[in-house]
Amino acid sequence: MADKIKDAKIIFVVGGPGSGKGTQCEKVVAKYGYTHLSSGDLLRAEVASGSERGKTLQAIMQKGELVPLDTVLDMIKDAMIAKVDVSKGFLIDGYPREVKQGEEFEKKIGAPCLLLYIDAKGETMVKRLMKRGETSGRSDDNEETIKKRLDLYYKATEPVIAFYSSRGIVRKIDSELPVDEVFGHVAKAIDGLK
Ligand SMILES: Nc1nc2c(ncn2[C@@H]2O[C@H](COP(=O)(O)OP(=O)(O)OP(=O)(O)O)[C@@H](O)[C@H]2O)c(=O)[nH]1
Ligand SMILES: O=c1ccn([C@@H]2O[C@H](COP(=O)(O)OP(=O)(O)O)[C@@H](O)[C@H]2O)c(=O)[nH]1
Ligand SMILES: [Mg+2]
Repeated sequence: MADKIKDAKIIFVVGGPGSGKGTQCEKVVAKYGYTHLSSGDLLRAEVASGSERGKTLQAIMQKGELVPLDTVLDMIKDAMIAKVDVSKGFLIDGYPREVKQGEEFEKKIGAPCLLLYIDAKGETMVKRLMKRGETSGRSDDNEETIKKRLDLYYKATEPVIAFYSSRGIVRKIDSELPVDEVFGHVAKAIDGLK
């Protein structure tokens, strides 16, 4: 089983909060049939279950901080194992958040063949999240937590992009454009995989 995951096609989708990672991943699923695993969604599902662990997670996410690395990695790995037989590839959305997470992922699971870097301006991301917050019900879509998530993104997550750039697998996608145009660039990057 471990070998099977190692041979799976793995795409990391990295970008700031509200950059449009989830939006683009949905479109990739529709066109390519990949399995979409959003680390944030997995964590929110645990919170929604009402478990003790979920309560601890909720407190961390509410503050816009990062939950312990092993927690997220175990959740992603379990979700990948559950799908590996039927999946053409995996979109790992919102992960890695820091270089260390990427290194641990590679040790325990495997190496990505592509990193989609979904890039939008800070002010754009804040605007989108404030708008999303009107209906999302996400307790972290509020002004104070958005600011913390953005700060942490610049500090901890942007170095991830530099780390994988040196391997030549990063494709930067301008997500200031309309959704379908952004997707055109995403599709080009995926079509470029052999
Ligand atoms: N104008 C415009 N809006 C977008 C685009 N992509 C996403 N949005 C909007 O921005 C908001 C955030 O998009 P998501 O796809 O949820 O962003 P995300 O990167 O997954 O955000 P997190 O889950 O917070 O990490 C949504 O309400 C989208 O409707 C885009 O390319 N153009
Ligand atoms: O690998 C991860 C992914 C998410 N989170 C937590 O989950 C929240 C929401 O993550 P998501 O990717 O859904 O949204 P984003 O912060 O990118 O807007 C983050 O602020 C973190 O608290 C985390 O700690 N580790
Ligand atoms: Mg998302």
